[in-house]
Amino acid sequence: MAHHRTFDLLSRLPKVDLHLHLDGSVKPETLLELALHQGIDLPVYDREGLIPHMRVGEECGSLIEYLSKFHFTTRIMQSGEALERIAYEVVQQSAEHNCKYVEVRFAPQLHRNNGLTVEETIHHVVEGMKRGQRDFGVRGGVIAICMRNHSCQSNLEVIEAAAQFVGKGVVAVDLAGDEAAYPPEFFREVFAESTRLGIPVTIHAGEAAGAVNVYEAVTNLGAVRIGHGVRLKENRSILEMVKERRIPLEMCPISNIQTKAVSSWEAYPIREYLEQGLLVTINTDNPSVSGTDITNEYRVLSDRFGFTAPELVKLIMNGVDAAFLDEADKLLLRREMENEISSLGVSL
Ligand SMILES: O=c1[nH]cnc2c1ncn2[C@@H]1O[C@H](CO)[C@@H](O)[C@H]1O
Ligand SMILES: [Zn+2]
Repeated sequence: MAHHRTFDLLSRLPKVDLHLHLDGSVKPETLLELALHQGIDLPVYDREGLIPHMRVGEECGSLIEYLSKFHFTTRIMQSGEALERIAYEVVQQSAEHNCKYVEVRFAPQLHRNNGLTVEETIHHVVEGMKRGQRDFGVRGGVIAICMRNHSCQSNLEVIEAAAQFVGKGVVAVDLAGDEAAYPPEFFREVFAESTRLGIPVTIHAGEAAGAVNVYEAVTNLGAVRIGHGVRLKENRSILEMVKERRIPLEMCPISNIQTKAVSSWEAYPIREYLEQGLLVTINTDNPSVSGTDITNEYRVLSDRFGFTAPELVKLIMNGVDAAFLDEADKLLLRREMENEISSLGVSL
């Protein structure tokens, strides 16, 4: 019955999720309703039948294959109403797993097929999250994503628009997409602009390519956090640099296995990263693509790596430390979480 107790504890522990893509977090029933409402054709018209179209399976062989799943959801995410609803439901789902804080990221340029401006897409996602915060008590922030397969011009538009929402819902900018084909150095000009404007930067790096991309992201793109960083272990001196600079890693275990960022769970470097003093955080990446949720991420880690309750709490509180929140808000969040953790009988 030990497993039962762990299960219960994991769902009840307060958590945060810092790396979650809006277009990878769509409930199948919502996709169905929005498609019907918008007159968009689907291959099937029942919730269960949609799941295989939205989710990767065991057989997923690469990040490229993983990324092929996103067209299916972005098709129905071309209106303000759809963006707002999905953002709201992400906050609701976070609340169901006792997440106290969630950072939701999306790429504005992927939601403009029906004429929305970059600013309008951001406005609607921010509104959905605000409404979610009011109804479910989960605080949050939005991260605007630049896409690796988009031009610098198009990505600069995202940075400029994001800047207008800093302090009003947007907390950072990111770079996502096919890392192997588009290395970070292609985007120096784009992130020089975010640095100039004072917007915090996180970059997907060391996922589908080597540790050198983490180096480039930190030293030349101004990244203060790294998405995944799984392949950091391939280079000792870059790993040391990330440790010294206290750059948090937004790790997403289930997704990292599916995209083949590592070959197997045995090769997943989370325990060694923790022991080496890296600021590892645990996140979902794409609940509806990966078939996961934040409780499941912690459950799989405890099962695979035998993490103890204090180790799980350490991973959770690393997430609080890494949050794009100002110090006062971070302190409030930390206190709230510590109180709740203590009341569950887990020592800090
Ligand atoms: O793990 C990932 N690595 C790189 N790119 C990703 C990952 N997950 C999602 N996206 C990309 O980010 C876009 C905006 O949310 C998605 O459409 C997908 O193309
Ligand atoms: Zn991601």
